[in-house]
Amino acid sequence: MTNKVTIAGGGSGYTPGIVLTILENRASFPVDEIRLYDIDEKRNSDMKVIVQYLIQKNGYDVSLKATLDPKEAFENTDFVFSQIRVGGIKMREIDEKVPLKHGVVGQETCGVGGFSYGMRSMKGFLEMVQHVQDYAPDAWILNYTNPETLVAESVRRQFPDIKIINACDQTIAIEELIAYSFGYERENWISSYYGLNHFGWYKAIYDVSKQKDIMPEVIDQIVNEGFKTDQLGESWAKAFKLMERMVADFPTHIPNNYLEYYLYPNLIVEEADPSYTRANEIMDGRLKQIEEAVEKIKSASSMDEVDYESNSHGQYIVDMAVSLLNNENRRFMLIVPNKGAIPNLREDAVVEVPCYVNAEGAEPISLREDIPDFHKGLMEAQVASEKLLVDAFFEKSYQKALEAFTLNQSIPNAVIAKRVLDELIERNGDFWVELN
Ligand SMILES: NC(=O)c1ccc[n+]([C@@H]2O[C@H](COP(=O)([O-])OP(=O)(O)OC[C@H]3O[C@@H](n4cnc5c(N)ncnc54)[C@H](O)[C@@H]3O)[C@@H](O)[C@H]2O)c1
Ligand SMILES: O=P(O)(O)OC[C@H]1O[C@H](O[C@H]2[C@H](O)[C@@H](O)[C@@H](O)O[C@@H]2CO)[C@H](O)[C@@H](O)[C@@H]1O
Ligand SMILES: [Mn+2]
Repeated sequence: MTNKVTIAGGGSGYTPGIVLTILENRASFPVDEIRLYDIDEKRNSDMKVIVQYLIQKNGYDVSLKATLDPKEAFENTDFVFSQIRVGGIKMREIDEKVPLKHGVVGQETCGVGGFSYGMRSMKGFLEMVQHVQDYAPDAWILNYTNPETLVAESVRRQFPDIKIINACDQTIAIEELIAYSFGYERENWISSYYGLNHFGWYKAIYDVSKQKDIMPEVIDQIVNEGFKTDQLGESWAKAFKLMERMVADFPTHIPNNYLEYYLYPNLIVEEADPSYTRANEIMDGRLKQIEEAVEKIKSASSMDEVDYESNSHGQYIVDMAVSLLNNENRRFMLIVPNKGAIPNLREDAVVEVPCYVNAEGAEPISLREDIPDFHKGLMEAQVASEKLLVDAFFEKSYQKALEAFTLNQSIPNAVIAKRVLDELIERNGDFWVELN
């Protein structure tokens, strides 16, 4: 049986890598139709040019469509791979720069920049899920759209029965960096990890070939040798440098690098350039690359420089689809309702833990014991502040939004919370629900 895949956020620079990965895996994941769905005509048609070129160049037999029409995009589709960025890069710039202006962390998924993005994302994502409900109620949504916890929590409340798996490949990126830095084979690992999205810790990394937990020796190497960051861009190299410090300060576990926004907000703010943030790097990098590739293809010049490849970001989501289709129970780190998976954390938290993926969806693997108070305390405050923001969204409540902002651990006090919230309300306009 062949499948139809709709990529929501078709214009994203991640699309070529995902499409190539799908097509390289066609023996285990047969796909006869790929549809690119977007709300931005230029982004979507530009991406169609690139993807069509890659399909032809590799001689793949698959039909490709790009559309802004939800019916055309979703009707009878089997899988929706979602990667939308509501408000686009221009609004990401605001998420990053407004908090920095007030002296606090400005980041797209963490802190109140993540909340600003989250308020937009919940609105756009729920509209997209409604389209799937209307036109392809049996389709599986495999979601990468950020901020993942907020998006997952809002879907859980509005569409409790929709077939969705929420995934982030940051743990893959961390593991690949560890393996590359210290000479391990990641394929041999069974990792134990718990937390919230972009807010968690490795508990163990069991290496099957060595028959032991290698986490203690990995911690030792991170602290004493440091990561090999030569293959990373400058800002990711910087993030992993700070992660080394985090491991040295708290050497019992390996943290997700994103925790640095909550543990070292002052260092992040001191180092940031409030007039040139990650959004500007993306505009000058990934987004330019798309325009240049389209230009080259259209003018049939320098085609070898149209440089897109399959990658682990695509592989992660394709492997999930295969495990769903064949009921394989493969193991993935996923974002799911807690329901006891972390025993001493509230049941209704949305957590990130290892799960089996089978025909029914994600089945969380429960921890055998409680998590330590340090992690539990940090997580409880984060869960409460994220829940309050989702409450603010559904109840259109300014008060709940202010509480969410005040409780966020990157914010020092209620005065700053209110200042940043008020400016973000103004700058987001209709991208947010109106708060009363
Ligand atoms: N979870 C992860 O590990 C992970 C990894 C990478 C990217 N992401 C997420 O993937 C998404 C895409 O990232 P990007 O940097 O490529 O963004 P991008 O802005 O370059 O591309 C996103 C695309 O989504 C489109 N879009 C916006 N709103 C839409 C809507 N309502 N319906 C359909 N399409 C819409 C835009 O027009 C754009 O073409 C973001 O949410 C990002 O945070 C997640
Ligand atoms: O700043 P960006 O837009 O380049 O990246 C933001 C995303 O960063 C993480 O994703 C990594 C991913 O983990 C890695 O495998 C590879 O695909 O690169 C991505 C970064 O470009 C993060 O997990 C995502 O949630 C962010 O959207
Ligand atoms: Mn992520």
